[in-house]
Amino acid sequence: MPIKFPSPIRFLNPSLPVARFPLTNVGLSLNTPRSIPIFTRVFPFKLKYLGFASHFSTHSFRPVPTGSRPEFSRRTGGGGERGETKLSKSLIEDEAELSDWVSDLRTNSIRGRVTSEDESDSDMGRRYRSKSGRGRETDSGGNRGGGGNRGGGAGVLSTKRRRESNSNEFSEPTRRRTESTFGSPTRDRGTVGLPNARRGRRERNLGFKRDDKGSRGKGVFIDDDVVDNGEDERKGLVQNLGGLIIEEESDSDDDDNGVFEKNALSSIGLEKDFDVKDRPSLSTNSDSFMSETRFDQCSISPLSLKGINDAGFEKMTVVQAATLPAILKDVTVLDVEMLSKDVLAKAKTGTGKTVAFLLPSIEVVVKSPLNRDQKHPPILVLVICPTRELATQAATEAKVLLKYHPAIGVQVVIGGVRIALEQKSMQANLCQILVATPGRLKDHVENTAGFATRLMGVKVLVLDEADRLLDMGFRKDIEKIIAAIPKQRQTLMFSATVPEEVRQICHKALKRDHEFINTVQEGSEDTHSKVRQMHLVAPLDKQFPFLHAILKDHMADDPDYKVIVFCTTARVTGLVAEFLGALKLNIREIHSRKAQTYRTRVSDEFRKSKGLILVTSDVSARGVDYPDVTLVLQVGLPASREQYIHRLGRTGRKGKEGEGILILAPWEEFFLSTVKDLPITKAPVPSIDPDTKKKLERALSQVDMKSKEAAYQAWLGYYNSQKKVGNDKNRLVELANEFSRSMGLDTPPAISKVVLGKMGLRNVPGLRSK
Ligand SMILES: Nc1ncnc2c1ncn2[C@@H]1O[C@H](COP(=O)(O)OP(=O)(O)OP(=O)(O)O)[C@@H](O)[C@H]1O
Repeated sequence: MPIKFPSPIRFLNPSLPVARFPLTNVGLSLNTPRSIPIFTRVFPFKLKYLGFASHFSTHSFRPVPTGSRPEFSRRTGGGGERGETKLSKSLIEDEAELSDWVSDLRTNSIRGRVTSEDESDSDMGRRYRSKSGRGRETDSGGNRGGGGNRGGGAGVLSTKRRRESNSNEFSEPTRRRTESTFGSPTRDRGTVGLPNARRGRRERNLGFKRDDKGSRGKGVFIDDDVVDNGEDERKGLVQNLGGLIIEEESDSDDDDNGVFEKNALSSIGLEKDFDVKDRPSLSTNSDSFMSETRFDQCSISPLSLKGINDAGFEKMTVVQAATLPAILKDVTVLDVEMLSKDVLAKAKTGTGKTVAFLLPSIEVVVKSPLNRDQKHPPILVLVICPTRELATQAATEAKVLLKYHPAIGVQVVIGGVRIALEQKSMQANLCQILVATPGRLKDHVENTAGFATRLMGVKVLVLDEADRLLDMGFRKDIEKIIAAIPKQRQTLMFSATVPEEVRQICHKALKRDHEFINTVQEGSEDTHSKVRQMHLVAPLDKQFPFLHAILKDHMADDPDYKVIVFCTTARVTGLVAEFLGALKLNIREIHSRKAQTYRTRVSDEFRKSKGLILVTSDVSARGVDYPDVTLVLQVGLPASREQYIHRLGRTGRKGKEGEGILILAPWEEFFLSTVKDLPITKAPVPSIDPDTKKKLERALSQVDMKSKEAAYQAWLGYYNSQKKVGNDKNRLVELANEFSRSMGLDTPPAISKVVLGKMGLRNVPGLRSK
């Protein structure tokens, strides 16, 4: 018989680690709420950790009196107020769309709002569709200017990587999600990576100088095609398994930072004052993100464990080990009011945050009663992601974990898919877990019959890439969505970046007594030390040649190259892709101007491939898990410090090595001050020989005039919205025309008066209007 106690009852010191065991293991009733096996308090699971002593800290957040600082540990690299280049508003690239937009505004059919590329699913697109009947969406994208073909000299930028040096951190025979999901045997390329000697050789070979100039822009409306929903549905109702044995909420009344911190540390076998220096056997490498804790040491249902096992995951990553105990704390308590505290978690890119929030969410579903007769069966877990790619990826990962839970279904709702198909799918299939992008989700709240009722079942809300979702581009949608779900819920927010502003407004989603679990070691950077970061400052007319030189060198260096080139806007992405394509490089492009079917296909292809260059806008900046990316190139001003970190995070995932190069124009150099805490060194300046220069000029001349015109306008739009550049309109136009020349144009393209008016650029000297 389980002993029942009124909760909360504290038996032991709350700082003790908490152990829970599947109910089946101890033969207790599945349906007994608040059964408290005292034994589990006394025999906590054993946790050992390798070297991440102070790798994370946990803090309770308390409301901050106006004018004072929030109670979070302040760390270098924390983002905070550094981000002078805040995420910008997106602007209109396409005049036809602008005209529609303006007339829509006149008819009051939409709100005028500016977004950035990864908001491809934000509500503006929906408004368009519903009002004008066209499948338009805003997408932030960015364009950036590439250079012309006026470089000189010879030589190549040799960009060798020393990747994957200790991929064993992620225990490779572990079958990886990408393999099981996409059937792509993404073989790791040798754990040794390139030895330092290679890098040395690279640097010797470079023969670059440092110098510079560049630019770029952004803002868009898109016409994404409507596509079929490729959801693979889970059918067949199976008995929902009951829960696990629960602990009482030992620290339910502890909102003392010290206690939380101690609990979190001790729960993974670390004490607050643990010092790796005292244990030489433990790694002091801040990139050691694998923990020694096995999943079966945590209170996870047996069927979830089977799924985890099949996915090839044996041990938890640090962020999983740090957050799971906190999130799962009271997951066996069926009374939703007793759910654990909300959690805001920060962990570096590519360290397993998705599983960290999916797994406990699944456990909540496992423990919830299954009612098959309901007309509108409740959605229990709502996961919100800022991009379609990310939402799809998270749902795919959920399906992997749910392999042995046939009674639990996950559905995705994202822009670019016919809403009717999603409605049908949610109606016909199990949907306890819903993964969504904000705009489309709001669309369903407003337009799908019975959906609002289903949302009232939400017990867990997850905001993936939380800082992005809480910034201005999404905040209104998120607020509306939050208003549509129960207040009594558990909210989990995850990101690799948690800037100060987000901490200050996170109470919009989180309860005030939430825990902040930061797995980024105090004093360590937000980026991985195994990812080598460089910047190259180059004038706009040199940027195309330099980009080409860097790519050529990297390709020569590694036949298994896999490169992502980030551009500022969708239109500039298209331009750069066309230019590199004309040079016969193996290019793919993803941005909001591409149909969703195409985006999905290219994304899958890139995931599986080697020897490929993906030219993309910020739709690929966050969360997307492409294995073995060898180099990330960022051309032009990143929208923010955070965006720089997330883009860079596409390489060096799972403890592997990688390389990142940021190309800036001299007048964009101010950005470096926002990332001055990151180890970004100067890249050698490539030299371009006269033959190559001619070849590049030829390639540029092959780029469609329409692409150049669109890129020019998008460039203007992007930089116009960047305070530091856009404030001086005369200067802005001078730079735009420099960008135009870098594309090989003698005269800048004319822009419609409507668009110029919208941008506030009418009558600025140097612009041509039509
Ligand atoms: N415990 C684990 N053991 C081995 N691999 C894991 C484990 N957990 C997650 N992974 C794998 O690690 C990779 C990175 O995970 P994920 O994409 O969740 O990282 P992330 O921290 O969310 O990154 P980002 O900040 O870029 O969104 C994925 O391929 C995932 O399947």
